[in-house]
Amino acid sequence: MSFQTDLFASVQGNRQSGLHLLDAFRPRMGKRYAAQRNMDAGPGNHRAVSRLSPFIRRRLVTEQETVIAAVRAHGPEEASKFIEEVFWRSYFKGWLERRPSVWAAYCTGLEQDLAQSRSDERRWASVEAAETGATGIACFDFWAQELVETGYLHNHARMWFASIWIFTLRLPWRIGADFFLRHLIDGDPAANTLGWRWVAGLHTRGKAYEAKAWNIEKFSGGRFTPTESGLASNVASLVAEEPGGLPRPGPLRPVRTATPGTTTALLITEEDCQSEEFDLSAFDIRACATLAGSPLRSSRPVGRAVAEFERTALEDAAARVGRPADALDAANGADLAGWAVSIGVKQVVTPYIPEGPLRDWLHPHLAALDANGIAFCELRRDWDSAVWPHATASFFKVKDRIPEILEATGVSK
Ligand SMILES: Cc1cc2nc3c(=O)[nH]c(=O)nc-3n(C[C@H](O)[C@H](O)[C@H](O)COP(=O)(O)OP(=O)(O)OC[C@H]3O[C@@H](n4cnc5c(N)ncnc54)[C@H](O)[C@@H]3O)c2cc1C
Repeated sequence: MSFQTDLFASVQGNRQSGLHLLDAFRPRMGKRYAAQRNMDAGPGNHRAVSRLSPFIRRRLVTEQETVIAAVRAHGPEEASKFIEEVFWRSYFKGWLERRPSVWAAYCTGLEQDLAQSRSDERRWASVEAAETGATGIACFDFWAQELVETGYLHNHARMWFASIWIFTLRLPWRIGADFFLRHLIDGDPAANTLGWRWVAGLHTRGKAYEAKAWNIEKFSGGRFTPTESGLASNVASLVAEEPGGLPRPGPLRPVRTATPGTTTALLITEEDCQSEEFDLSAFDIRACATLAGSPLRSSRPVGRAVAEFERTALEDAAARVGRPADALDAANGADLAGWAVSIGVKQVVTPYIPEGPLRDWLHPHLAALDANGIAFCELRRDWDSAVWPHATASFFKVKDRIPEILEATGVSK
């Protein structure tokens, strides 16, 4: 099977490419998106959806400018479905920020699942068959290969795939989530973990997502014709695995404010590739570095396209800041504190680093910076500060506030 025709073949990991995609999709953000977004037309034909996720994930294009484009082109009513989908991302980011223990539990649970599955030959053979597209379930096998080869799956395919992985193949959901995170170019600790939890009935507690044969046939445009008997029916959520229920949402993590006039190093990560959007004029910036981190997504190999997209995104982000940047590599022994000490700065400033592998990697490095009297300061976007306080329960709490958030962030002007 070859996916050479996929549209991603022509997409570069830089802002220009993202803006081009945003512009091209602008006319389709209104009624057409609402009517057609659930259709998965297959690789090379994903034209009913924007495919902006690898850019939005790295903020090469922000949620805010995506929503502005939709509102200006179609108005908030006609573009409401598209705007809501963008808000799902902001909601998931905020939800995980307020419950970091869910990310920590995913990480430890995944290592346990991997150890247990590897120790069971038959179980591990099933995992490998699922990941290589050799289960005999034609649609599922196709999506496994599409994911690995293109780094993208349509949202509906992600839902079907996760449901079949969990309920038909009965494989551990965290290994499936890890498979996605390793290969999705847009792979994101919040959207992915919570997307899988949603399918498993762990997010909307007790309500699992069932992949139905008629639904797959209809929304794949007849490309696949699975039988009902080949897929699990009456799926039961995995809530029994988490008898303690969901943790209560905590307050947002306070960020240390950078001091104007102090010698500063600017750090750019794939968590936000538009540092120039922040007002950096008050800081005495002496040096800049990019910090690559995508191999941290998993203890297993991460797709080459993921690291390549990150590499070009970081280069592009540094170029837009207009400074030469040292290239640090978190997966290859980067010494953040040593770098900051070597250039003699008193603070490191970076756009906010949310929950996920890079934040986990940072912990010991923050202690080392601290020990050297160097402050680590984060810049949080107004968008996040407007959405995250409402990400305490279901999406609907955020959805209800969309008009208010658009007003507060100046989008509706
Ligand atoms: C099991 C599972 C895993 C997922 N893993 C990821 C992931 O790792 N990274 C990721 O960005 N999205 C993830 N999603 C959400 C969604 O599938 C993708 O964001 C979407 O398919 C990206 O394609 P697009 O840009 O063409 O989307 P469009 O339909 O054009 O939507 C526009 C933007 O809205 C956001 N968005 C849309 N749908 C969702 C959603 N359900 N949840 C969160 N944000 C959304 C994305 O930023 C997307 O780029 C996952 C969904 C599921 C069910």
